[in-house]
Amino acid sequence: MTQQQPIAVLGGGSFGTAFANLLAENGQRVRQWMRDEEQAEAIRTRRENPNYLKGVRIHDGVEPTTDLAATLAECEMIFVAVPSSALRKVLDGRSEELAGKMLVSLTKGIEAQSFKLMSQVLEEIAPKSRIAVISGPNLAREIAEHELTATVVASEDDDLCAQVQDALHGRTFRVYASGDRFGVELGGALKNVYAIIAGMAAALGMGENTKGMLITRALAEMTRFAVQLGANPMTFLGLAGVGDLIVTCSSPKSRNYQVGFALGEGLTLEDAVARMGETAEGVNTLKVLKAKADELQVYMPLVAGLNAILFGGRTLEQVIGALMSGEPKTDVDFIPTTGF
Ligand SMILES: NC(=O)C1=CN([C@@H]2O[C@H](COP(=O)(O)OP(=O)(O)OC[C@H]3O[C@@H](n4cnc5c(N)ncnc54)[C@H](OP(=O)(O)O)[C@@H]3O)[C@@H](O)[C@H]2O)C=CC1
Ligand SMILES: O=C(CO)COP(=O)(O)O
Repeated sequence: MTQQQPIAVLGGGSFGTAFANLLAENGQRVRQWMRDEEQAEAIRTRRENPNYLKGVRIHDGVEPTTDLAATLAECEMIFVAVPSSALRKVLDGRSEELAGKMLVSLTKGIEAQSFKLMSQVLEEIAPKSRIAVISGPNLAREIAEHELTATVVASEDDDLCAQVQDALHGRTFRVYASGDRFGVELGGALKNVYAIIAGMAAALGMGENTKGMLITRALAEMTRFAVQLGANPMTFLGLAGVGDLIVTCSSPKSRNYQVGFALGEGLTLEDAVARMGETAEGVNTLKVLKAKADELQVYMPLVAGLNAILFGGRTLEQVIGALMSGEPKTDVDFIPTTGF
């Protein structure tokens, strides 16, 4: 009998660790690649990640490694969980090693200069691979602690979606499929910006009405932007849109929310990011999103407001005043009535 082929997870952070465990709990052999040998050795000997998801036991089926070439050679299915700022650096120049492999991006960000989503970057780096993305309301610690969780795998390649579903489905984790890779991935990247705003509002003691308004108007804004880029607005009503928006804008476990909360307490952006100490993709996404919205002339008052606070010297009070006194608008104006 041939031995089952291992699955790779690239990234030694919170999400890579949560996914490596999830796969191993499903009986998969897992190679978790990380850049730091000390970290890998600590996981090998103590069965705990010393830097991320502290207190979570790492399953015996997870083998930490720092040998990227060997990992890519050995595995056909590869989950990518490094921050968007690092993804291209990690995999660039490995086109031939990745040919024919199944690449699944877990990364929720947008490349700064190109405005490319991570699966588009993967397509560029590895044009002969099969590509999918995973996105949804998926806080790493909750996955690792077996809270009931659902996500979306999206790809034009139905067979790839089915293989990913098969690898990940388990007692506490359910995977829905979608053919709208662009919409699913865009939803995951955009919501991080609104989580920063929600964190700020929470620090200021926002009421429940305020939270409802914020999340719903965020959904309107991100969908309006996505439609302008040609995405299907219906995707934003699913787990990777409204689902992820709700969880990230409501939970102090979200790192983007934590950065926002610290800003609301009066910390500078640098201090807020440093205090949190993990990846908060929303800060970079805000910059590229604001520039793109200006270029496409999409009305995004929440994005413009946060940008004015973080990079334009405006106070939160000034921005709230401007948002509340804006001209009257229609409620659901962001879903075209034809064409989808
Ligand atoms: N955490 C979560 O709940 C979720 C995260 N995601 C997404 O997953 C992606 C990864 O986030 P997450 O794991 O949480 O982030 P973390 O901050 O927890 O970890 C980041 C990891 O990436 C590694 N890394 C950073 N730069 C490089 C590099 N140049 N080369 C190799 N490795 C590098 C870090 O290594 P080192 O420790 O050595 O610095 C660390 O292992 C993000 O896009 C995030 O939005 C998506 C859904 C949920
Ligand atoms: O994407 C996430 C939940 O779905 C995690 O959000 P944070 O990166 O803000 O922690």
